[in-house]
Amino acid sequence: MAKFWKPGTEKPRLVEDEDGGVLFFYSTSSSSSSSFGYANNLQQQRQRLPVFKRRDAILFLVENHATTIVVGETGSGKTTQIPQYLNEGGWAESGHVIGCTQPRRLAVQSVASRVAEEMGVKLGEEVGYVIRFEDVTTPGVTRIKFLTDGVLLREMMDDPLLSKYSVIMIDEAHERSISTDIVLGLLKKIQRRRPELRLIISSATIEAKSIASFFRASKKHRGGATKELGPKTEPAIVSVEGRGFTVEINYIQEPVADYLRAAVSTVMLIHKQQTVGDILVFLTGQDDIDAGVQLLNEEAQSSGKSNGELLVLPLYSGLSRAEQDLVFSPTPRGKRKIIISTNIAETSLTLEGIVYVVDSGFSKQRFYDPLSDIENLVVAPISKASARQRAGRAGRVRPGKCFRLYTEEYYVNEMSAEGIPEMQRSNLVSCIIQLKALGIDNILGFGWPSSPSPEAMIRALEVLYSLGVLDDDAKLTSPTGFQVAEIPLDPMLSKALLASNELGCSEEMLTISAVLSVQSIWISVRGAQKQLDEAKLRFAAAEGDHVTFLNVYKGFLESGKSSKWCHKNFINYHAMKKVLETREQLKKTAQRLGIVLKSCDRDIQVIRKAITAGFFANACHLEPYSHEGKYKTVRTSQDVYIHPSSVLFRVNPKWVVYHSLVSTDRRYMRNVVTIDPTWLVEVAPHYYQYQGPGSIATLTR
Ligand SMILES: Nc1ncnc2c1ncn2[C@@H]1O[C@H](COP(=O)(O)OP(=O)(O)OP(=O)(O)O)[C@@H](O)[C@H]1O
Repeated sequence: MAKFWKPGTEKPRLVEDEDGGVLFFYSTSSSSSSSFGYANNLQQQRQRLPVFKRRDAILFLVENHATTIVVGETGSGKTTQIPQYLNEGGWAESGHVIGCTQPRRLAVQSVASRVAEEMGVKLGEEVGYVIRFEDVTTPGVTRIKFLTDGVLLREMMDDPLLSKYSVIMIDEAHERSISTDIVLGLLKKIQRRRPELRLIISSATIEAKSIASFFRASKKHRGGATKELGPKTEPAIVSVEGRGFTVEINYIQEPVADYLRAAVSTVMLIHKQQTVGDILVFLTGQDDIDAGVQLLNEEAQSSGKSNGELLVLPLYSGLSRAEQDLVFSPTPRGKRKIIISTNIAETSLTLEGIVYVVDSGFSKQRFYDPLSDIENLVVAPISKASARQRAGRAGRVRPGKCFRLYTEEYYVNEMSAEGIPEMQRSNLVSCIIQLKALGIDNILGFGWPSSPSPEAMIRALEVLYSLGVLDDDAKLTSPTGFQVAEIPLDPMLSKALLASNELGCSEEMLTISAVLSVQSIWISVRGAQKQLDEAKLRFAAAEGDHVTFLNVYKGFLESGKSSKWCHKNFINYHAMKKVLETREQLKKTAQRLGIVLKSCDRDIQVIRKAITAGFFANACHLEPYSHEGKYKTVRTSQDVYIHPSSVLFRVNPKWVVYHSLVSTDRRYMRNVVTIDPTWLVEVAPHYYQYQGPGSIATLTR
């Protein structure tokens, strides 16, 4: 019989695994430094949050300093309260707006709803939000606006000084997403021109000193705001002590080999042994979350008692809006909700019923190598900052418990304190195009919070130049460069979409773009690879994956968008609904740019040509006499292979272009389409040269 040990005691707790293995957990002292008890109504709740004690100090510092850095524990009330204090302090008078950014769309929506509820106003009026393609604000009425940092960047294109904002709060800055870093760099520039603009940078764990030194005005600019009139340029730092309710932290005693199985066993044990309360499980990506949902449902079914008691829900960005909303809806009576999530739920979210958090210790992270031009999404260990945020999802409306599937020794001695900024491990093509669109010409000299590598920058400039997005002076070309910057897709895909307009296949290219924007439309079920391969064959097109996607999309529409049809064909229903949403959004942008919606009636050749117009730099040819399907990239002569997930795996056509490369035991091309090599010279004469039958070379490299 499994036992749990009381918090604070030294003895390990035994947790039995269904397979007969055992997991040992023991708890350390809780992560709480104070807990604040229950409150009856919203206003009482607000006043009991730790940040309330600092209300006047924050308002004073914001009044007197250009930049204020707020450091505080998760759940102390930074996100929901500070914008309200600013509103109460008069910062939204005379038509000004208080802005608050979040790295993720889901957080923007949920925090905005909560603040509207606390203020007793209708969402979209005094309190509103904007995420990509969705504006829920009323101009002239909205005083507090939540938005993603990506949207703030886009707003800068129309209003470079962000003149309608009196204060901008950059929340969760410790996440160091690319957009957050660009926004920080640009806001620092804007402050020099608008000394009256106030910035608040808030985070649970940010190294306040390093961000303060970033915002400290350089000597050259110190005179920007006069002593008598302007705020102090020296950033202020304020610390909010205390957090919400107690969260007891439990560590596993021995490292686990399979975090997915360990997570499932832990959930089942919490369900058997712990009192009521929903469970939030952090895994890494769509594939292992889907596998986790399946395993849990199977476990629940086989253990008669819990059958029907568990409501298992996935949460990742590839889900449609309605499916994401399900996780926020109240848990039905007699049920326990289990939410299995990526780090989308790591920051800013309050999921009311959550009492238990299970943290796998991993997340999917981007790693880019500019030399091979490979950007991999790798399952990698999280940082302490992330671990604390994850634990902080419990203990928000009542005391909670966090079960970490790694040892305390590992947490203390090996886990890194902060993650590497996304800027330093990503392909920079999209980032640079955005800066260019904002008129930042000297990319290399831009004041970055952490500089990206020169190799990555040079590679990105090369790509944009070859796509015709930048001219010889590295300025955006007109109209192509400006149009590509407008389309919220990878620039190669945007270029393919523009080309499809000329080739008369924009409808098909919109579908392909939407499918490529979700992680995967196929369901990967452990142990069912053969069935998945057979299902793929039903849609497989000899021309490659992109054309296969069109077949799947057509089948999905013909089935009446049926979930049963998806299930039967190993297609991820959630992903297909997301494809529909994304396609609709892209269609609006395309129409705004004057792209005529036209179908080529499945003239596959023009579709492949349009893809080639965007992805010509990713052309490869099969090595003659290669028995193992070895290809060479035309640009760099690297050895690459078709990924086993591609419908062209083992088909090995002579010439292909790929969408992306991944590197595991070999370099694999994902999402591959066959081409005629003469198209390369046709669509990119500045890049390729015809050297006789079947021989094409790059001109510049
Ligand atoms: N939707 C909600 N439902 C119920 N309570 C909520 C909700 N949103 C916030 N709260 C309450 O307000 C508290 C503070 O939330 P807030 O998001 O402002 O904290 P924070 O300091 O920004 O934390 P984090 O950095 O973890 O997001 C929560 O711990 C919870 O008690």
